[in-house]
Amino acid sequence: MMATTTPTDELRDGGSRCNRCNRCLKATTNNCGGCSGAPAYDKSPVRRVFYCDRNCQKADWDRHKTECRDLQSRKALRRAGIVLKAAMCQIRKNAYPLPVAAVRNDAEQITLKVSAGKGADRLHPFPALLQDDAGLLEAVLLYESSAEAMVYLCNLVRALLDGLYTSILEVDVLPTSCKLRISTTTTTTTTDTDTPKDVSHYVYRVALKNKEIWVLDITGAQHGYPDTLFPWSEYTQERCGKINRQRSLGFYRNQPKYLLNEAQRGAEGTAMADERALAQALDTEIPKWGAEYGGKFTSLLKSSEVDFQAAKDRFLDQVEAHVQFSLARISPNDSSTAKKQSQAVQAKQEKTRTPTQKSRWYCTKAVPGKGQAMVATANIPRGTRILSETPIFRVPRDEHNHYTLERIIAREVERLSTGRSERFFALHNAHGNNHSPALGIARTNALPLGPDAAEGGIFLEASRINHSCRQNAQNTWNANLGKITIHAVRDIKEGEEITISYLSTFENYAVRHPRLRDTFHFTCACELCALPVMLRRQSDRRLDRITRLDGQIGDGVHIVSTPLSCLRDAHELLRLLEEEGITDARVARVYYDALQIAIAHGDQARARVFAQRAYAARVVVEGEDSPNAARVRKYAERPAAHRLFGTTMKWRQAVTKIPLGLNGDEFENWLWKKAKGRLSS
Ligand SMILES: C[S@@+](CC[C@H](N)C(=O)[O-])C[C@H]1O[C@@H](n2cnc3c(N)ncnc32)[C@H](O)[C@@H]1O
Repeated sequence: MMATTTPTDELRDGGSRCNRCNRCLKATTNNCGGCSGAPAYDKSPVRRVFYCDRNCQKADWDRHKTECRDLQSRKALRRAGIVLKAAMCQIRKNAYPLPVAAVRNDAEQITLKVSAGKGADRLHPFPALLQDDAGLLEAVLLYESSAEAMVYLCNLVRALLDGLYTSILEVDVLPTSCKLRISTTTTTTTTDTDTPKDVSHYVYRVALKNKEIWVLDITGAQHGYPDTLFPWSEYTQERCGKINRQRSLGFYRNQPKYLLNEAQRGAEGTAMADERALAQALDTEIPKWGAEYGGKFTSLLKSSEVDFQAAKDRFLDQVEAHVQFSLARISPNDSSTAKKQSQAVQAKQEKTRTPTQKSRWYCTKAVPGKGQAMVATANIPRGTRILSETPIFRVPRDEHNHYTLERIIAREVERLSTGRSERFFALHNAHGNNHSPALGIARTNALPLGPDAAEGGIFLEASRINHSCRQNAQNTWNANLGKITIHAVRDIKEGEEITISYLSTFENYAVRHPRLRDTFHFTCACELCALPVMLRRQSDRRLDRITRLDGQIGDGVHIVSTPLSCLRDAHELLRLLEEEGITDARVARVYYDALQIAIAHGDQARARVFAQRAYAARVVVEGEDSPNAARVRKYAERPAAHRLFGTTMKWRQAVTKIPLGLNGDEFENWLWKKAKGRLSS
């Protein structure tokens, strides 16, 4: 039943002469892989470029390259459309806004039978219907989804097309030519509501750097147009009656209606809240997906057809898994949600109960031998922001004169409200009668406001977190928020104590134990300190090696003179951190070190991958809004912006050289310059 369009791309010019020597009549098997498959822009067929051999192809490059790059941009845009449509179908397959019970198919009129009432305001998995008709399934999945696509996809569009466009607008059009009609009817009524509505349809208007203007119509399959890419002039002449509005990219995601909370939105509220939560959940994954593909999405879009297909399939699997996982967390009590589709997701859901708005991830209670402690009230997944808090006041860290410090703290305490003052004086004082109570409490509880900050902060909540040498959470000062943030660095079980590390270095038992006793006045009996002697010695050896390697890769001279050995150190360091079960900001730091090694020697390809991994690791322990994450993200986008770029050009390599189509081990071998188990240059 589905109408199909005639592909306008890949039209041959009938000949297969060499683009360079033209007269050559040899069998021409080498076509230009870069531009083959690019769609036509102005209805004239795209000339396919062939060569007799590599020599001719090389010799012709100067002449062909401008045309080739333009065609490659078109091809990337077309592939982006394919990926976006498939991603939207994956989302809809798991999060359909209607509880569809059956589908009636009458030639070009499709009717969705929808169960009335129950669960109508929630997102639903699409039932196992239409499995034998992929085209129709796609059309139905995309039914009335064009506005939703603007909400879900805007940041993915931005990431996929990064570097290709000069502008992208979200355009609201009135479609005139539909080859297919879809309507709904409820299972309790007898008459179909089969009059198609004249509704707005949302598409992207993309201006490429080569000045061509295109339309990406991600959801046109619902009208019988499965292709997603059209020249703008053709689309506006042939497919739409009116252009209602043109907005900047992200407009519909950020429109006020969408930002209203559930109660303010009324009846539609629940589904929209789910939609918003899902869109946000997808957003957080985009950089991680980018990192997994070893580079920018645009290089994926320009890869060979085989690599593109493989990478696309992998990407769509990730999208689906993440949608299912996110939905299971967003609407855990809804029996019709996607969590039913996946046992694994369900298991994860059970482990990761999200606290209700009013409750928190933690409570404070007494723990034997440690005084008060912060304890998880739910299973907390790694990467969760457990707490963010503003200090009640700040104290200087480098003021050693007790009298001056006493005066500063007394002044701050005087300014506190009665309630805060009471809570401040209820905090632990590990200094007994050595100081005034206020100074003793301040010295016991101050947390650093940055790694080298001159000030510490006193917090009424975060100051209750005890120390562990194998901590499960990380404290970070977020200068953007003016708050301390506490993130889970591994999955924390309900009832488990939430801990941070009070030490800035990670020494062996013999060093850290007296330091904790002398500075913080307690004898640590954490899981690491309590290990049996043999295991503790093993851990100590690893920690010693970690400390040594950390010093080595931080040495600028070493980075410049022996980069390969530095890269080897970084790789070994990551392995040791993993073996030690260390999952905090040190992982992000090692990736950042690796980025510096690569970029100092002009290798932008590896630098980008390392920056993306450093970013992903930072986001887990500090959140996307952390200044550190933003800084690393900048280098992931443009590695050459790093101040060390080109200290030497020994490893010169463009960002486009990130290899595609390698399996996991092969990619790691490339990344760490490893050949057959050894590192090579
Ligand atoms: C910032 S306070 C932490 C909260 C404190 N437990 C309370 O009751 O308010 C630091 C003090 O907590 C105690 N503490 C922290 N971590 C500990 C641990 N691993 N073992 C024993 N006591 C610990 C020590 O007395 C330390 O001086």
